[in-house]
Amino acid sequence: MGAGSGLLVVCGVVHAISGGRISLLSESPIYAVDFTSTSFTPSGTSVIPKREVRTTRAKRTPKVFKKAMPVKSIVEPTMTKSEVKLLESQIYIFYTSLTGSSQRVATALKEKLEGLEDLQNEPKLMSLDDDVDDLEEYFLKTPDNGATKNIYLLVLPSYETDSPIDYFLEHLKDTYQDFRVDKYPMRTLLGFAILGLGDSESWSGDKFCYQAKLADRWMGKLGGRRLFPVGEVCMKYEGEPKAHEWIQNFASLMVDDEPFYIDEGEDDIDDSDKEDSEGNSDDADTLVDVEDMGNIIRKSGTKGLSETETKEMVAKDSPTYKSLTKQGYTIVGSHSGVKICRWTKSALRGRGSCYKFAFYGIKSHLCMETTPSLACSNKCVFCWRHGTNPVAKSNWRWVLDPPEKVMEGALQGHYQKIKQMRGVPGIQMDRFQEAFQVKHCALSLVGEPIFYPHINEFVGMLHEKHISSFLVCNAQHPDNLAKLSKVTQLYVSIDAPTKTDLRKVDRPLNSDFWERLMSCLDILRTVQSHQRTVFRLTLVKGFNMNDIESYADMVERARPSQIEIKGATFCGSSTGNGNPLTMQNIPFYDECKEFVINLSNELQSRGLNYDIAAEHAHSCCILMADTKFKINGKWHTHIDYPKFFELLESGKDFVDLDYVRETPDWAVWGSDEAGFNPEDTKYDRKTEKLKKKLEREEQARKVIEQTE
Ligand SMILES: Cc1cc2nc3c(=O)[nH]c(=O)nc-3n(C[C@H](O)[C@H](O)[C@H](O)COP(=O)(O)O)c2cc1C
Ligand code: SF4
Repeated sequence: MGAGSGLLVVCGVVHAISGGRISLLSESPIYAVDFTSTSFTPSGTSVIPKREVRTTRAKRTPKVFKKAMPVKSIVEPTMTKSEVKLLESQIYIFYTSLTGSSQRVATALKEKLEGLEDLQNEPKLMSLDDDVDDLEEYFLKTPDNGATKNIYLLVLPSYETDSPIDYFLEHLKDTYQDFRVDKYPMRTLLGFAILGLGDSESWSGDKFCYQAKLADRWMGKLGGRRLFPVGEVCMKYEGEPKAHEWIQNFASLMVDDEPFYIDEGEDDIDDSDKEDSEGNSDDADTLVDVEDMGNIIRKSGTKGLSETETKEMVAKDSPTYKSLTKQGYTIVGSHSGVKICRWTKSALRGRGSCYKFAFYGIKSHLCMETTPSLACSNKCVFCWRHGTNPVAKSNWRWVLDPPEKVMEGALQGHYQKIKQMRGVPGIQMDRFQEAFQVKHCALSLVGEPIFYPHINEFVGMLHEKHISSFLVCNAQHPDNLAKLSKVTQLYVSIDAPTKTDLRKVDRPLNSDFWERLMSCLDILRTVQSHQRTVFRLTLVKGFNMNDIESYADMVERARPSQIEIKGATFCGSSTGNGNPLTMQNIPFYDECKEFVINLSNELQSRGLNYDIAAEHAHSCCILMADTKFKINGKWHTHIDYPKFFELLESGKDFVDLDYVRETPDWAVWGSDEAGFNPEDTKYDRKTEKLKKKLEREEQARKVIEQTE
């Protein structure tokens, strides 16, 4: 590689201590890190200093900076030579892709490198969305391959709209700013390089490939040694040949072991974490808090990248929007969604409601399924959208819609979909008319409703309209859970019995996911014990159907009012949507029954009063309940909705048992109907088809007879 392509000289902001406060001067790097010291050199490389540069760490200084100081570096670049041959490394090629081009280019990169004669280890191709369960495993720690050093190559598209890349960039930034962890974890790599894909016509200037450029900078700030300049390829005009050019050049570098220059200091993309300060200013007007430094530097026009712009969670032109609307979702505002479920359609045709009718008395044609937050903090294996859905650990980082807008949009979207059903054969007129008065709201769908900062106001608005609220949360946001106001029924998803299994099933973004789940269990038992609480278990064969005892431990800890156990449903396999499940992972009803019987026995053997209350075989769903719901020998798992609103409006405290109704016989566990309401007609597709065929044949016979 020629010196030209390896020389990356970037301006560094510099500071010095003067009169007890810090001011920006051109003497030393602002990151008080010596980029020439061997302690900051990727292990396995040696540095050849070009000239003497300051080697001591800056003293802790006042937390204020002089505004409008020059942003320029006097620090010379440094030569570095790898003692380990690049070809002896383990290469990881990471990519993230919404429409497939980054995946194709990353695959081509892998193939090219595999073809290098002396390459010792096969490169590993990894999707950041599907193969990297925990970013910390690779971007806080790095894989330990013994004496073999790692090289990271990243193929990254840019998306102005919300996408998983935001989350990745946020992770790099958080790592850099987290004082509890190593600030330079990427120094353990032999090096890194980034290839950006974008569209320079629609996103010109600073916007073009902006996320690849940001990733390149963060990797550098995290101590990474840049092996090659960031690639910026316009897929619209230059397309894959241009990407292959970068790949070809990079491959040439791999075989060439010339020393090359590295930066003395990465340039500043966010300086909010600069050295803390002590002491006071005597000139408050000209001083600025360290928190504002990032903005000042951005305003000073060095970058103009939109890293900190607040985005819409699901913008109209985003692939997620297209994907969701294609699946029948109506996107409300920019972060909420509504969809009419198949049971609502079924109930409109008199063909039976979902299991919630059997267990709690909810008629499906009166139910609206919605979520005020399509984003989530998990990437569950049984969720079809984890490749493209917006994700965030715990903070709301998008444009926020007011609850009135979400409510109006959700109802409008729901009624519009109901209206569209009017031409469907078999719609029952009375149910069709009733359906325009929603009585129940299932806050589940996809995403995490509790994430929405105005969730309490939203639930309050539902109750004002006498719409019941069933809220499902993923047990990852204990703070939000503790603050949640009264809902009709509060669900917590329990997707696995142990920490290891939960990591496999939910693929959570928060590394303290288990502690979060445990806190949520404690909250159910304490702050939220006044609610009617439900554990929801989704059984996935091969993932979470063992270890009954650990499930029982959780029940013992949280003491939910009820436990709903449902077999997972199959919603596509890995090629289309990044979902690793196959039909083999979907349990049969008998397997679910066996699981429930075992759990019930385990709880009873511990003296915990739970028993199996109801079932809905059609949905592969079974309900266990605290035996306090068995009043005078009869299960009372149904809800008295008018009573719920009456109690709510009285302003008095009340608990789960205060608004119950008897469960109908046909829904009780072991009944002949197994949860199917005898008033509904069972629809048997085969019989119906046969009936229609016979009718057609009869008509044809009559016509023939008449014409003869
Ligand atoms: C909604 C949307 C937003 C985009 N935003 C940007 C952008 O800000 N900058 C850019 O250079 N390219 C942008 N692009 C172009 C993509 O980065 C480009 O098409 C890329 O090849 C997509 O990679 P993928 O197929 O791996 O997802 C955008 C494309 C779409 C559909
Ligand atoms: S909690 Fe729900 S929306 Fe989120 S990933 Fe899991 S299944 Fe999908």
